Amino acid sequence: MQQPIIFVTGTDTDVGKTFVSTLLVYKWQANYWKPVQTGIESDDGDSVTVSKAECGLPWKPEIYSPRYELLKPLSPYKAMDYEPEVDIRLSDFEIPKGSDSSPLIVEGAGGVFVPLTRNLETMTDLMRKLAEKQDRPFKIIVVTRSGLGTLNHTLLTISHLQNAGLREHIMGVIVNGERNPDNVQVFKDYGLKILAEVDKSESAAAATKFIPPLCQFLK
Ligand SMILES: C[C@@H]1NC(=O)N[C@@H]1CCCCCC(=O)O
Repeated sequence: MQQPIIFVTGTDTDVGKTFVSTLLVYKWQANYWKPVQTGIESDDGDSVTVSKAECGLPWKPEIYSPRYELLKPLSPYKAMDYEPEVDIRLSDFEIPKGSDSSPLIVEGAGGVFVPLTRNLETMTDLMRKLAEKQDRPFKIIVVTRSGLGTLNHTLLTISHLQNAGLREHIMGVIVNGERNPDNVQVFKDYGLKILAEVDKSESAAAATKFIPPLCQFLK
């Protein structure tokens, strides 16, 4: 079977995409790629965070370097104002060569409508571009917060992905934070698939237990 590409997006920045990506890397014995990283003047970046994680699980992921790294902790579109020599284009992004022997976790920057290129293409356009070019299965996971405010953010995000032609690629939602069964029930009422509920305060090794095996989703 071809190894899938799983794009991890979220309802916002700081909802736990990197935490969830780390869990998926270890749970599914996957490699990791962050195509665009911003904010490296003040932060090591998510690739370093994932590479430093030790889940106590026998897996050593390959961490592929970002295609673009920008200094300012802003959307890629706005961060380019401070580095005029950088010109992000959708055509610059290629799935890393040699990454096809394992699943690949691809982590976005911010949420689905984050502006990426000078002509206002967004993270969703990047997902669509990567999905179109693949012969590998391409799946999208939306990381959401568990608490108040998440219904609006999550339903908007899913609706946007569906309207952008990515409906068939949406694998489901991973809910991060203190358990909130009422919100999870509302997601289900709207037909969303809940892949896992994890809590950012748990250790990564413990939290991987809540995530089912990948094969369950790829039948
Ligand atoms: C600084 C962080 N670095 C990164 O790679 N993602 C964050 C940036 C998210 C941009 C969110 C823009 C917005 O939605 O307002």
